[in-house]
Amino acid sequence: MESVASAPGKTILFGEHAVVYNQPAIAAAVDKRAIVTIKDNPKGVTTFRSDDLGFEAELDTRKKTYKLIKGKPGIIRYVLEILNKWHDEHTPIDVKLSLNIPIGSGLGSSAAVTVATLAALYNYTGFPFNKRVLANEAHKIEQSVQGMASPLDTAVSTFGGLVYLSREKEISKFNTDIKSNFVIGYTNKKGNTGQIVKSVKFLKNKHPRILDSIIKTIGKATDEAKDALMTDNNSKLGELMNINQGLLDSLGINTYELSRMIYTARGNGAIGAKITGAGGGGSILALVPKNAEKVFNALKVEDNALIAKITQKGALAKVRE
Ligand SMILES: Nc1ncnc2c1ncn2[C@@H]1O[C@H](COP(=O)(O)OP(=O)(O)OP(=O)(O)O)[C@@H](O)[C@H]1O
Ligand SMILES: C[C@@](O)(CCO)CC(=O)[O-]
Ligand SMILES: [Mg+2]
Repeated sequence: MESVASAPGKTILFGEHAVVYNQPAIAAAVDKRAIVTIKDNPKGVTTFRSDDLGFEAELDTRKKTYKLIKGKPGIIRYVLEILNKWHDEHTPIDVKLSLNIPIGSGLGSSAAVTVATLAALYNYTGFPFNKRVLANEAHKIEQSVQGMASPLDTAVSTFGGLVYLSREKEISKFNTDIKSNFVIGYTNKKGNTGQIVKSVKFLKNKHPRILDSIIKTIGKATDEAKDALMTDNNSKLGELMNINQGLLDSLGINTYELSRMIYTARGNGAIGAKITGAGGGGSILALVPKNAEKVFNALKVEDNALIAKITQKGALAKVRE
């Protein structure tokens, strides 16, 4: 039997980092996906392989250890955590990952891999689930691997579309008719989300009163941004993105490369540009009312870029007998 599932990456429009401290956030699923295929392994070993990442390993799911055959470890921790918790170690399987989301660039590759792997495994084992169960469980897996994680990345990857996460951690989808394009710029210098989230916590412990108010202000900008999106108010949305960027910078997660991309985007017609995701490397998001190609091409001179389309397609799974 073969089970295939896929899930999209995401871009955070507003509220990254603040969301870890119960502030709201807005994120959108983008049309880049993780696709996971699970099938029986007749040779009696469980394997994880990704040709896109040049990765291959044999797994001992019970002991949560693996033997690396080729590639860089990292993302395998999410797969191991899932198999260790949800898979019967006596049924050897092959897990294959195909990924067209840039990894470690703030585009939610870890959440997409987690959601797609869980959905593929649930279908493979016949476990009954719905999207709420999938999003909750994927969040728990990210938390146990990373130490700290908000439910945002896994929720967007599961449900798709444009998502608002409230202070009470309720997820709701909403629509916008905003005509601008979103352009993402990303560096080759990758950040590690878990480590960056911890660095913000460290700074917050050192300067609690200052950081608490910055985090609350990010929450206010997020609420206003939701109104701007729902009323298709381009210029307000751009201004709020720039304000959010200033606040993110003060959390210590900005880098030279991210700043360079932000000013390149603004200098070529973006009306708003900010870090998206954890920062410390990774990516920026720019709001471009017209001529998105100009910003895209300017970013590509020194970094990587893509024009992001918001996708309504969240996690998809099917099982072939
Ligand atoms: N070439 C690679 N092969 C396998 N794993 C990798 C590779 N490059 C990075 N990783 C791992 O992939 C994971 C990426 O997760 P991380 O949450 O840091 O980034 P992301 O999900 O892409 O972005 P974000 O969470 O900020 O949206 C990390 O565990 C990292 O160690
Ligand atoms: C930095 C952060 O807010 C977003 C990472 O994409 C962490 C999280 O929400 O898990
Ligand atoms: Mg991640």
